[in-house]
Amino acid sequence: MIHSLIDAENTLASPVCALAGRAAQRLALTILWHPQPQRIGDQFIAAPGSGDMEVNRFAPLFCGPEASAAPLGHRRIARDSLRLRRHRDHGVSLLLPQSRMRVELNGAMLAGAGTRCTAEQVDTGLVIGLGGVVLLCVHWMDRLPQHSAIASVHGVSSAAIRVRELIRQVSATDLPVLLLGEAGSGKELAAQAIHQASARGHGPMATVNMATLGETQAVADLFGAQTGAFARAGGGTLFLDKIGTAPRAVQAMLLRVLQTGEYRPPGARVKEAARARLIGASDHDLQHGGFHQGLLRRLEALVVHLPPLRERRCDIGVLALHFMQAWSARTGSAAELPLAFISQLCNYDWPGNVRQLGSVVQRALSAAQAGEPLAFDALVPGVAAGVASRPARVRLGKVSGQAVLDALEANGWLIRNAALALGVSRPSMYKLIEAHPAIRQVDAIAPAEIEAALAASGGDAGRCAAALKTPSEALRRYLRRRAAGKVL
Ligand SMILES: Nc1ncnc2c1ncn2[C@@H]1O[C@H](COP(=O)(O)OP(=O)(O)OP(=O)(O)O)[C@@H](O)[C@H]1O
Repeated sequence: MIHSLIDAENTLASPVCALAGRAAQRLALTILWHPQPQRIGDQFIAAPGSGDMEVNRFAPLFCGPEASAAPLGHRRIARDSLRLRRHRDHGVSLLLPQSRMRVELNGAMLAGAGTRCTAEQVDTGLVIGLGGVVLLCVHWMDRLPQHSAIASVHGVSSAAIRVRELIRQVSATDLPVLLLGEAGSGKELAAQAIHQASARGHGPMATVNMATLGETQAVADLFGAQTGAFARAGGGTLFLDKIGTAPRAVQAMLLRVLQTGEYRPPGARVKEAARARLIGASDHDLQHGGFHQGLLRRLEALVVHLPPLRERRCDIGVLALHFMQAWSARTGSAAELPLAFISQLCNYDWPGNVRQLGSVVQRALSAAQAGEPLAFDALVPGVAAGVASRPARVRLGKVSGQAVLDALEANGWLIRNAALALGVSRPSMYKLIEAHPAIRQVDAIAPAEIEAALAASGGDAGRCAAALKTPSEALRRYLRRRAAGKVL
């Protein structure tokens, strides 16, 4: 249970309860979506060395921030279990329950006995739909949930826990901070959280977007006597967004300010004390591309990385709920979105990160309120063009013949599940199969050989397909035709 896993004793001396190494990573289940919104974000984290994870209506117990523990509970979740089996190579098999409960993996329905996902697929977070009512994310946790005072930064992933912990640590110091992360990943939010949690939190925070400023304008905006950002920030915090795009001369001036603690406003004879704490943010690496390395060394005394949303898919549910609640509070209307749409949110790769998720959720709610149909492709520019949707499409040339065979073997020779495991579309999977010399088309196998293989497999079509090295779906169609007397 999670109660004992919460790292309440966290101190600066033991900065974060990080679990060491891949082998120590714990397999976790996070509730991405549930008919009871208060359950969204609840987690079950497997104990080290535990066996199969069994997911059914009554187990496991998922815990929330209040440490309340409850199973999924919904009557449309089967009583028999979906089993998650962790392999030595850190891949995970999904073994389907006997019941007819609908199980989806990354937005596509699973059939047959189940599927096996590679370690890389689990790294990106598996999205599992159960019974058309609940969405779960299967992912790794390399640190344990902690109570945190940094409430504005939402998220239940290891990455979110780490970011909150780093914010807490850096807010206790006065050193410059560098925030790194893709556009929309939460750098400005983190800067605000650092400011608020620091001893300067009651003072002002001034923000300057360096991307829009030429040299003269940047000097005036930063160092102007009354209205410059250093003057406005006073003893508070100065946040320099897109610092990597600051003109080179301005970068040198900023370094001097950090070295001397003072600056000279343009046209002034006396210098002013620079009392503000500096936080810089960049969406690209500052090691290359001509950024002033002296300034970089000063800034990177403390670095906080904001990971892209697609690398912490288990946060999508709590973030979507956060944006829905904000919309509801603003408009006074109830915020509701269908599960199929939420599933699309959870499976998308979000190149614009949390900001893009927020605006898509708001657009969807407005469309739903106006009675318009909810078309994900229309709401998310780029999806229609095939950008960044899951399952991640792999270039066919990159899939080896052995990988095709392995995927079919691991997935009971079901084309649908093997395609999912490989991250290719079904039409692409057909092409790969056609081109594979060792995979046989059922119509090209002699009926007597099929009969013999079927008898040897005890009538089990899946085992028969594996023995014949032919896709299971085609063999089943053949057997149905045979039963109807349509095969000579
Ligand atoms: N963890 C989070 N919890 C809640 N809201 C978040 C979180 N991360 C980002 N947001 C929200 O997403 C939006 C974008 O975040 P923010 O402006 O901080 O991103 P950014 O990295 O500074 O973007 P850019 O590089 O484009 O300036 C904001 O509305 C912010 O409040």
